[in-house]
Amino acid sequence: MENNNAPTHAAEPHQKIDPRNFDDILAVVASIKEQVGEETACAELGIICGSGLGPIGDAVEEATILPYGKIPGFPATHVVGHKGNMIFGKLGGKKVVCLQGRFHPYEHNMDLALCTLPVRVMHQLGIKIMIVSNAAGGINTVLRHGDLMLIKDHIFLPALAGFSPLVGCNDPRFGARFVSVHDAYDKQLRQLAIEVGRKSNMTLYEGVYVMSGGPQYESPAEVSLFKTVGADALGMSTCHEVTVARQCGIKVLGFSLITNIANLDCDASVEVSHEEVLDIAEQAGQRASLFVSDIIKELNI
Ligand SMILES: O=P(O)(O)O[C@H]1O[C@H](CO)[C@@H](O)[C@H]1O
Ligand SMILES: Nc1nc2[nH]cnc2c(=O)[nH]1
Repeated sequence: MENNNAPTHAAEPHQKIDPRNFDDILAVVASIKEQVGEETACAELGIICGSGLGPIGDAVEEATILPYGKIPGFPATHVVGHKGNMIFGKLGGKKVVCLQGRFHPYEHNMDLALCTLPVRVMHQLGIKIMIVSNAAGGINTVLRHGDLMLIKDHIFLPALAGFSPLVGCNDPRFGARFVSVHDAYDKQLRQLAIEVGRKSNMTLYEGVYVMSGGPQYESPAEVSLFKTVGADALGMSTCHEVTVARQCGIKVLGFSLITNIANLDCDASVEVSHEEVLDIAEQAGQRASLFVSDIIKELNI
């Protein structure tokens, strides 16, 4: 009987990879294993670092670093604050694979399947839980610069307009055709994060993250719209990764680092800049990284 889980060849670094093709994903995984070794490549937990949140990746112990340029099918990361490394090692005593740099749909012509290729690859490397982080603008007025918000739900705006990574033919080996995104941000993991936050006296908010397509920041009227529909923080990432993770059964914990306050007043001249985002992320990055390590220590995988 044919074994669909055993590709006969590993992909070459510059080989064309179709992110919608399951066998191509297995070839990418085979290439990674060939480069870092089978034992190193196996991980129980995946982490995606948001803008300026690379320190989470720097904290990985016994690290083996594979630059994205050596991974077949991985495009380059163009956004400042996203280094472009896949890091294998240990964090909080668990075997992790950490993506220091993510793919934003606005960088890749809204090719969401391409932008979620790393999630499918991490699934094949064995991860059961994924921690996603992002830099976000605060909409809820309780949020301040540098606050951490646990994501309890999301509004995946591009997907509501047809830009979902799951659009197109679905190979059942990826998971269900129609994916449930109820409880997408795992309730038990959120509870654990809240307990860890409490022990370390960290103020942790819980709220709804909205993903816009970007790359432009939002107008005050758009911020008002998002506020009206119940969003607490906004950004241009994460929801596509979480959707694909849920399709393949990975549990998700997500948090937003509030790097700026979204402006609702069209008469106020408040400019958001990526420099501000990176600046605040840098200031809070070490704290976020410690928090993630503390959560990981407590995980029961
Ligand atoms: O979501 P991350 O990757 O943290 O990046 C956020 O920061 C960038 C804008 O400053 C956008 O890419 C937005 O999504
Ligand atoms: N869309 C969006 N993304 C961000 N990333 C960090 N801050 C923001 C913001 O205000 N809006």
